[in-house]
Amino acid sequence: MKVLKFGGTSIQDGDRIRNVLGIIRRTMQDTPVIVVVSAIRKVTDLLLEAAVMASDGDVGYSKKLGEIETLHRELVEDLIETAGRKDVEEYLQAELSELGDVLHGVCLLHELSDKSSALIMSFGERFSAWIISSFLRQEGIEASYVDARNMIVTDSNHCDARVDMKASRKLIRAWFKGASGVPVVTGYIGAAPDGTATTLGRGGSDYTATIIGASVGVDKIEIWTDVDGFFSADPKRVRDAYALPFISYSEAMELSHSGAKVLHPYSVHPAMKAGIPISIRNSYNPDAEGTRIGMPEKSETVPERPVTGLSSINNVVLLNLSGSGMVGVPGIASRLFSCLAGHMINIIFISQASSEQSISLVINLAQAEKARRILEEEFAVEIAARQIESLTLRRHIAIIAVVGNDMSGHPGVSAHLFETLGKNGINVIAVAQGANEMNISFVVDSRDEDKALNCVHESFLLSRRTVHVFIAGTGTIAKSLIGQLRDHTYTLRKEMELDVVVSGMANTRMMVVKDGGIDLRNWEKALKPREDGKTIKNYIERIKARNLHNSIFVDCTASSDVAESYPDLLASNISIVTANKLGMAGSWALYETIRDAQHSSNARFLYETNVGAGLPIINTLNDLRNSGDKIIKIEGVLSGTLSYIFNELRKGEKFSDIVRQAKEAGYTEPDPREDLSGADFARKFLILGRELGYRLDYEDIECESLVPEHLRTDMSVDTFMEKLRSADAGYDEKIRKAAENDMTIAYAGEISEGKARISVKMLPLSNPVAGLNGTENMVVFTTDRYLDTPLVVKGPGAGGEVTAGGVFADILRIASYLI
Ligand SMILES: NC(=O)c1ccc[n+]([C@@H]2O[C@H](COP(=O)([O-])OP(=O)(O)OC[C@H]3O[C@@H](n4cnc5c(N)ncnc54)[C@H](O)[C@@H]3O)[C@@H](O)[C@H]2O)c1
Ligand SMILES: N[C@@H](CCO)C(=O)O
Ligand code: NA
Repeated sequence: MKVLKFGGTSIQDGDRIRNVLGIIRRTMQDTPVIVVVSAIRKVTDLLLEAAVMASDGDVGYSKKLGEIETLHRELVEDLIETAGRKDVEEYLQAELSELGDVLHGVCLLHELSDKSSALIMSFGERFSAWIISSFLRQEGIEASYVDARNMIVTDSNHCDARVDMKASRKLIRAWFKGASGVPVVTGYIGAAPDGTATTLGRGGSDYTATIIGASVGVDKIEIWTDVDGFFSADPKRVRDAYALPFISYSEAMELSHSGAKVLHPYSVHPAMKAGIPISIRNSYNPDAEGTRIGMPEKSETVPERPVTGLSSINNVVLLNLSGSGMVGVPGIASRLFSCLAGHMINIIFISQASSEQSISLVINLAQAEKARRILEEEFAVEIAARQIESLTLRRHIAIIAVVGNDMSGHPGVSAHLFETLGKNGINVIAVAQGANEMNISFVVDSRDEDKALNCVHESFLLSRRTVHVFIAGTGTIAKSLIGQLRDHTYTLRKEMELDVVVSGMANTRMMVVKDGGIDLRNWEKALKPREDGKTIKNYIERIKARNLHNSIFVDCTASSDVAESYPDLLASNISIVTANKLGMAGSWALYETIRDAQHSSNARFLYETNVGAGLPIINTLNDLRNSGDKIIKIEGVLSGTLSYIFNELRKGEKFSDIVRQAKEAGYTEPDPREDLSGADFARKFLILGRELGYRLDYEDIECESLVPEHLRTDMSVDTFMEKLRSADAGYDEKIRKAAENDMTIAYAGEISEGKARISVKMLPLSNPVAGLNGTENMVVFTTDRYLDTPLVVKGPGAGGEVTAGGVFADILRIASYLI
């Protein structure tokens, strides 16, 4: 035998009820069924609204009553054939008029007791069970209407009644003993010892189903709803949450208590005690397996994940009672809890550290002010004597519960959990874990609720790990990066189980921010003109407001404004990858601010492409230093553009043509004068020098400019490029003269003892620098360990693809730190 419980959405109209008929018929082919129904969708809300209006003396309640009537009449017209309709309508009429009388009474008295409220609410299930049982009979099923008030005995807490299982079991067994056919039972309601109607709390029909199932001893209880089952997390908050095929009774209890609304929290207990499995099924998708709740079967392979699912509760407040006078004083906790219990205030979460200086509780928001008032009265003496220093309420919080049977005895779960939260900059306000070790609950600011759920969901392998990338700049480097990300999506997923989602892009004119990720095949179309002042600030504000987990800001601009915003980003725990040198080579003040922000943030900051583009120069330098080597000297060529220029000059090309080619190929800075003046090279030396620990400013780097004297006035890039021809003859001459002596010219520099110099050098053709090609950079590290034969890093040092590759590698480095 099975109990089938249908929720309000599964019976919301005639078609849905016909669908339910199909489910019942199919089940009956194998086994007898007991049906439990909720009220039709919306009816419970309408009843509540009508009751509240009536109690305010607002006669408008009759309009609500009218709506309730229409809803049910339409259902009867749709489902019940003319011949049988009269009976059903008469019943409905009688019930509606009783309901009208009760509401009228409430309206006259301006008073809504819990007793009348429960009575009013009971009509919803009474209507639906009557209509559905009539419909089933019409369709040839021997169905009967069963009013649960005759079998579920509760206490007299009318609106959230406790069930007397023993008494109920007796009545249920007696009733079902002689019964045949399909009973259609009203969910949600019961009766107090004096016979008055009570309700089992919101969603209580699930509870009805398991109470009846357990009392009768059925084989299975099926809860039919409008979702595919118990999800690993709320799918509205966690995109990749999925329906769990199986969870244990205790996991179901932990999850439903901490906010998962699939199942009424109390309903697991009767089924668990009786050892009856519960299935959560979707009446809109009956082919889906749903979630089975029970004891694991032998054949079932339990996944090797310690965490099964997550849930969260908001609309709650954190109440904190603290004071040094509480230490070692027995009875404070007892009075605190008794006082709240005496006023029917339910405690959702408790935490007290062993110092006993404070006790933290979470209660429902609706009861917060009342709790404060009664506790201030209760502890008035202690407060006056300063033994209790404060009683505070903190709003806008959420409790997150991390649940799993296999967490117990599995070291490292909480370490991993809190590490994940920490790296994402999520502040944990309070923590509670019971000794059964299957639920770790913690309190966060409600702003971090979704972020916490998502990063924890991913970090416990419940879904693929994601990093959210926000790109600034859409020029050469950004374009190559987007192409590389697009081409490697599949490999990253397959080999690293990682999704790099580009969630935002902005340049000076356009912007887009999109949670689910921008389609990288069509990103140009996704960009929308900016009407927001076009500053990077607005883009960053939007990124901060999104508060997505694992966020990385990728700077592909050459803008100092963007570089100046790094401290703000880091303070918001957003990691940064930058190709832009204006941060690390900015003023000493900016450099220090960035470093400080980096140290106090849990986010990461990487800038490998600042020096030598994709070549591993900064990482090499740091590896040498961190492993205890002493760097004596760094020499070499660190401008891709200037390397390219001299390499091409040697081949006999014209200076201005070469500069133009370098610009078109994406080697130069947005303004090529940055390269020709040596500024870009100098910045790289400045960065290396600072990396070595020297307190250097830009002015400390001696550097020779290749911008001809007469072109150093203010002019546009285009004009400059045009006028550059005038320098061609001079360079032809220099190269020719050098060649006569088996020499060549190149632009190179060195750093040693905190001094950095860059200049045009006359070098023998045998010098390795003279042998460079294209945009090749070369860095020569002379160190204690690499003294006789220095360590050389050499390769292309400019261009979209190599630079983007370096940026990409930094993104992946941060991803593997974050997750
Ligand atoms: N080209 C290379 O080989 C190379 C190598 C290493 C590092 N870099 C660095 O990469 C950065 C980008 O170089 P690029 O060649 O792609 O330049 P680019 O001129 O092609 O692109 C720069 C982009 O930044 C945008 N931008 C500028 N200021 C902005 C602001 N305030 N807010 C938002 N967007 C802004 C522009 O609109 C443009 O889309 C530079 O800092 C450069 O030094 C380049
Ligand atoms: N414009 C730079 C790009 C690499 O930082 C260069 O030519 O070296
Ligand atoms: Na590099």
